[in-house]
Amino acid sequence: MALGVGLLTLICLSWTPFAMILGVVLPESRAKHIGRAAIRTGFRILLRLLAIFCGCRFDLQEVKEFGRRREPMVVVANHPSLFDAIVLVSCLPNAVCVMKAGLMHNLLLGAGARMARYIVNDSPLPMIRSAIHELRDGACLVIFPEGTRTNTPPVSPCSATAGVIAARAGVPVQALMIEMSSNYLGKQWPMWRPPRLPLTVRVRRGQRFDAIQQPQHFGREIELYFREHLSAAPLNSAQRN
Ligand SMILES: CCCCCCCCCCCCCCCC(=O)OC[C@@H](O)COP(=O)(O)O
Repeated sequence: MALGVGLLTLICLSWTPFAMILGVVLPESRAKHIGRAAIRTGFRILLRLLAIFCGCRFDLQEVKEFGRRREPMVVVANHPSLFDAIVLVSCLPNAVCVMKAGLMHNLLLGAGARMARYIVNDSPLPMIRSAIHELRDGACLVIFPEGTRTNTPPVSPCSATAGVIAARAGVPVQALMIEMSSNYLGKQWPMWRPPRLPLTVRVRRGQRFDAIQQPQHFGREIELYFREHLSAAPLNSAQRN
């Protein structure tokens, strides 16, 4: 897996100089679309390489099929691992992530995320405004309602933000369930500890919430939904293949 981390670093660092320049010289609309397409392509290549060289297996059929529709909507997912955003963004065209502000200053991710106009979650009102703006422009907004990797499997308390944004923008919320064969790169997993191989990552498509009546209660609603549809245990060996 050291090879996998190396590949991620290489892909991100190769894109960073281009993102730094193109993010400034291109008009905003072109920059963000090219930036999002580059991230998607880069991460698709990364997943392919992880599957070939690092013993990873990705079962992403359901999310890929869903991504082909290219509808503006809010996508919410549980957040077991640092892998999650990479996996989702590789399958969803025109994806915009709501992310921790600190990551925007990260050497590997910052320039690419800024060019793609990813949205930071440090102040709620600007975040909601930017998110609605991107949805009206046709984006697929990716939010991890737990706000951080899962502390208490299968899911930690969720915020209502995704529901509030979707209701105000007049778009649905689609739930996705991420399951892994181990808690690799989860909250309690030391960075240096390798996973047991093969490492399987599966994303299932869950409920679509079309009209959210009480957006302020969406945090509790989505938490209960995930709790009901996710197992606290990692994917078992029967499900892995
Ligand atoms: C092809 C070149 C790629 C260039 C870089 C592109 C930048 C992509 C940035 C993806 C960042 C997505 C962030 C997802 C949401 C988020 O911010 O989750 C936080 C967690 O995960 C880690 O938080 P924590 O568990 O608290 O450590």
